[in-house]
Amino acid sequence: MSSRLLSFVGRTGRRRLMSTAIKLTTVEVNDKTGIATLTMCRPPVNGQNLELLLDIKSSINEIKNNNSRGLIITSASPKVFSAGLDILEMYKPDQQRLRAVWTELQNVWCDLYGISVPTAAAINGHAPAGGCLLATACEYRVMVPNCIIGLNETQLGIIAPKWLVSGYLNILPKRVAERALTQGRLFTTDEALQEGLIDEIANSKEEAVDKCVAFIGTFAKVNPVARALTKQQFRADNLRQFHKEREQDVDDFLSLVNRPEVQKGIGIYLEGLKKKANKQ
Ligand SMILES: CC/C=C\C/C=C\CCC/C=C/CC(=O)SCCNC(=O)CCNC(=O)[C@H](O)C(C)(C)COP(=O)(O)OP(=O)(O)OC[C@H]1O[C@@H](n2cnc3c(N)ncnc32)[C@H](O)[C@@H]1OP(=O)(O)O
Repeated sequence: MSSRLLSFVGRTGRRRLMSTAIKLTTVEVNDKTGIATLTMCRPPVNGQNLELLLDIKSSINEIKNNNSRGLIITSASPKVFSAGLDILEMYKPDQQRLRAVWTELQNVWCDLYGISVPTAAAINGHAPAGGCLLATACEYRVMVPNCIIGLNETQLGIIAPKWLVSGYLNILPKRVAERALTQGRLFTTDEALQEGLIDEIANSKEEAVDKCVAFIGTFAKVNPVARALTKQQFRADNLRQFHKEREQDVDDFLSLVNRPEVQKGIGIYLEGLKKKANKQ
């Protein structure tokens, strides 16, 4: 939950500031299907800052505890599923906050990857880097046309840690994953379908959600405990490895981001994003 200062003029005519709690995710459970939809709502691009990550984590936990039959993750933004980590969190960072951001990204990944109910991503817009991470942590992906998805870290001069890559490796043949990662390739929707990075294309967010519901429905007659244990069997090795390395991974991330040449690169990258946005 993030707090925002709202400004309003009170009865005395004085401007007052009021702090309100704003949730950056919503969870809606469909009464008929029992499926929960987790929607990210941090305009304009669902940049994963500390508050959004904390809210995603708490929404996943809410879904874990409310007996939902499945989880669909999507975005309230019309063009972007998630632009990945909020780059502002990495630029001239406060060290404690940066540590918390990476720890929460890890938490979100392992909670989503490890949840026992069926999961699906309705990818209603672009999903680079951390956006792709969320989608690949799920069991099924449906994406709208003319968007991009992938792990582009090498394009930014950085490497994606093993746990971030493991979702990719669950889905793509090793050969395709290695080439895509070394190239920092962002797949178009059509390419993603062709390579198997997504499972289906839908013409709208609504259709994407419907297709995710249909996927989750395929488990209706499967014993949920047997299903959950089978999923766990497939994912346990990656999770075990992740838990062994997670503390070292935070230290590595901090020392990478704090390197002067990386800070310089992030500054240039941010500038480029802003220039592109201003041209549009
Ligand atoms: C650069 C990182 C370098 C080093 C870090 C070191 C170690 C990290 C270890 C590995 C971890 C990686 C995880 C990550 O997720 S890194 C984040 C990578 N994300 C991206 O590269 C995506 C960048 N964004 C885009 O490509 C496009 O915005 C996108 C295709 C998603 C959407 O395009 P669209 O045309 O719809 O929107 P824009 O006009 O581009 O953007 C609108 C405004 O949003 C701002 N923006 C976009 N992305 C981000 C972001 N990730 N963080 C913060 N802000 C972002 C953009 O600047 C525009 O802002 P304004 O100018 O309107 O203020």
